[in-house]
Amino acid sequence: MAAGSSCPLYPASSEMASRVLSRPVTFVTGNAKKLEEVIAILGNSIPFQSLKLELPELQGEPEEISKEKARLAALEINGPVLVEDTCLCFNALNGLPGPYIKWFLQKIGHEGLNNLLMAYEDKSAYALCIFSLALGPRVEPITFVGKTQGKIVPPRGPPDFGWDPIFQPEGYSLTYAEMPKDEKNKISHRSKALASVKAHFASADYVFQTDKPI
Ligand SMILES: O=P(O)(O)OP(=O)(O)OP(=O)(O)OC[C@H]1O[C@@H](n2cnc3c(O)ncnc32)[C@H](O)[C@@H]1O
Ligand SMILES: [Mg+2]
Repeated sequence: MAAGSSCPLYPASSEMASRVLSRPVTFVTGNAKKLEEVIAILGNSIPFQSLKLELPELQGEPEEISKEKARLAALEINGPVLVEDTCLCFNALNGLPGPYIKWFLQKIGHEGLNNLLMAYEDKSAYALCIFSLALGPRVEPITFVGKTQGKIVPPRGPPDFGWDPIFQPEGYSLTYAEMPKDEKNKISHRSKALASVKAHFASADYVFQTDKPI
């Protein structure tokens, strides 16, 4: 197959069990903080590179939003991609803001998000991370989900990353923002989803042609 053409290359025969990918998986995100965490959690368990790109996002159910991001990214890259979409879901609001948390956070901030729950006793929430892996532009993405239960609290800790200051995971007295990074990365929605991504790569036996950068 010519350089730059689409992947994956499927096994040529039954003896050849590995699936050869035209290059390492590209993790596509416009969010530098997500990338930092993905790098810290994955280490060198999976050969991957990253690309900073803001992808348009569908409205709808979280899994479909994530899959559609992967389809668009795979078209853009013309190769194997990994993307993720993160939701913050309030139980009192039947899961909203969910995938729309980015816009809620931008418009009303941490205080506004707390105020949304003012009328409710139930402050419980969960953080949801859905990774989608598309092996190429014409391959249906596979999803990997991670969920961490917690509650919404008035902001505490450095406001470095999104809604970290207002999310206190279950069983902890610190918010995500107050925790040391490696502590968050042990229990986070993102690390749980990435554990499934790693398990998939461990069992899928992919072979990467590492000599073709984006
Ligand atoms: O390019 P992509 O990967 O889509 O990056 P994004 O910043 O647009 O991210 P999402 O569409 O997934 O929107 C999720 C929102 O939640 C924020 N966020 C994501 N993961 C988070 C985490 O672990 N802790 C706090 N905030 C987080 C993020 O900054 C966004 O405002
Ligand atoms: Mg986004």
